[in-house]
Amino acid sequence: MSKRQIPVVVLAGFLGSGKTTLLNQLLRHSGGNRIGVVVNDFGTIEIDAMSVAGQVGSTVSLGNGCLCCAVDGSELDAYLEKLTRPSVGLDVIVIEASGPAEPQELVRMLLASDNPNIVYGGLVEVVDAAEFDATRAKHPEIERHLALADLVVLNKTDRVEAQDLPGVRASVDRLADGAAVVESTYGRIDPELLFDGKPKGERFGQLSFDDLHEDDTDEDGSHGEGPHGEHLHRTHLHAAYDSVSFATDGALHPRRLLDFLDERPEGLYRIKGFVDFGAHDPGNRYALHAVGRFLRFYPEPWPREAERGTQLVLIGSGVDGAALHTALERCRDDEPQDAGLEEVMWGVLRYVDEREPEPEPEAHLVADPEPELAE
Ligand SMILES: Nc1nc2c(ncn2[C@@H]2O[C@H](COP(=O)(O)OP(=O)(O)OP(=O)(O)O)[C@@H](O)[C@H]2O)c(=O)[nH]1
Repeated sequence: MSKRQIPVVVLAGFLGSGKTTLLNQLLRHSGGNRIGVVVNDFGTIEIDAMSVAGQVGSTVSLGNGCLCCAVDGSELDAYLEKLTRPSVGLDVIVIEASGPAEPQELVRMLLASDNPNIVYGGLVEVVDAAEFDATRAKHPEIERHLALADLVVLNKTDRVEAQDLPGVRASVDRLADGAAVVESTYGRIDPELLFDGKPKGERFGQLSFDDLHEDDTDEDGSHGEGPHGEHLHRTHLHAAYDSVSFATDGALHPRRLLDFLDERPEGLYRIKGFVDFGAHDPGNRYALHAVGRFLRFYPEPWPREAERGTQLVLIGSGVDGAALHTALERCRDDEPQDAGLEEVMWGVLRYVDEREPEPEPEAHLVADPEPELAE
């Protein structure tokens, strides 16, 4: 499942809010990830497409105006089909929506897509902090966009007087309705909010414990220089988010975990990892992928070499790590009383994607010398 599913992030925001700046920033700090970009060319944005193309191998440029108006679901699917071919080797795809585009259309298309290789990676709404009141007066639909967003990037905070920023932040927080809000200048957010850093050592599925360990090290102010120059972004961007890791060699109780997830706190943006439901499903582990309001479990047979247990990483902004830890501790299920009761798993199964994963293609079938991605 999840190893081959590529998160698709929708990047939205009104004209000039800083989407392209943020995208370029992500590309510069990709941590070895290959990022595919679907750029929605609109007027001057031809330049954006070129600057993006200069840094990444796989750019699909849609040179026909508003993406969600001009591209229907099947066309978007066709682009995503190309971008998700194993021969392209992408780790994450970002769709930059043009200013006037309605982001919910794009999100709807992604969620409805039957491409088994993608998973919804969240709606990121970039907001120009300096222009927020003016934009809201002129385009009240920004309120709807904020209510839908999974992550709000309150950008251009350098252009707001220090005493005015808390007021803008409070309005955005209120409209974001529980979504994580991070402040930035020039789109400098930690890429870890959107996608995993490339593992540098031992892996547990999607997780790298080296990465987790590095985060812990950063907490006490020391920074190691990694092979991809993470030193820079960790030093400057670390404060933008909190990450909490939870690991136990025991199982979690399905209902307790579901209650925790249903009530997950505001600002908790991503959850990733694997859950062991013990006697409730001894044969499978459950990969968990949550981004913003989106939540999925992906059961898969325990790999033979994998140790039983639960490993989760939670990433958010302004979250209380200790409280999250305590809440997850309470989900432990060391002596199950209700093992074998089918209905205990029903809550979890509601979030299982029913799509059949495609069989791993044979190597010789996917060799595609000319993926025809660039224009
Ligand atoms: N002062 C300041 N300027 C910024 C910041 N972020 C971006 N800008 C500038 O704002 C302008 C617009 O940024 P873009 O990244 O092109 O914005 P966009 O949302 O992609 O704009 P469209 O493509 O027109 O929708 C550029 O001149 C950026 O350099 C910031 O945090 N502070």
